[in-house]
Amino acid sequence: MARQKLDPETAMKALSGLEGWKLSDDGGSIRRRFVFRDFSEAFAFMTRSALAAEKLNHHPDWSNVYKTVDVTLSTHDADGLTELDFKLAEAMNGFLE
Ligand SMILES: C[C@H](O)[C@H](O)[C@H]1CNC2=NC(N)=NC(=O)C2=N1
Repeated sequence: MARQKLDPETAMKALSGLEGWKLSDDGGSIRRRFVFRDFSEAFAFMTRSALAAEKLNHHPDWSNVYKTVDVTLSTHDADGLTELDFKLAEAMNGFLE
């Protein structure tokens, strides 16, 4: 099931195919910093990501300062990483044109 916690080995395998994302120190989430040309591009990325998040019913923890967007993904319901985190991370990577 998509919302089932992944074992560490499976999570590491999924992570290795995912450009730019790192495992958090406690292994319970993945994160990536996205830096754009300006605020407008950063916010366009956030808008696309928000729509993808709604479709997946899976939502990022994120912050934005000017042209930088810091994203952390984890599945709160599972208290760790699930397939959904990797799906959303893939979708976000895909918005980098
Ligand atoms: C009720 C609703 O489906 C859940 O609360 C969803 C919504 N979005 C979510 N997003 C994330 N990142 N983790 C969750 O556990 C989660 N749960």
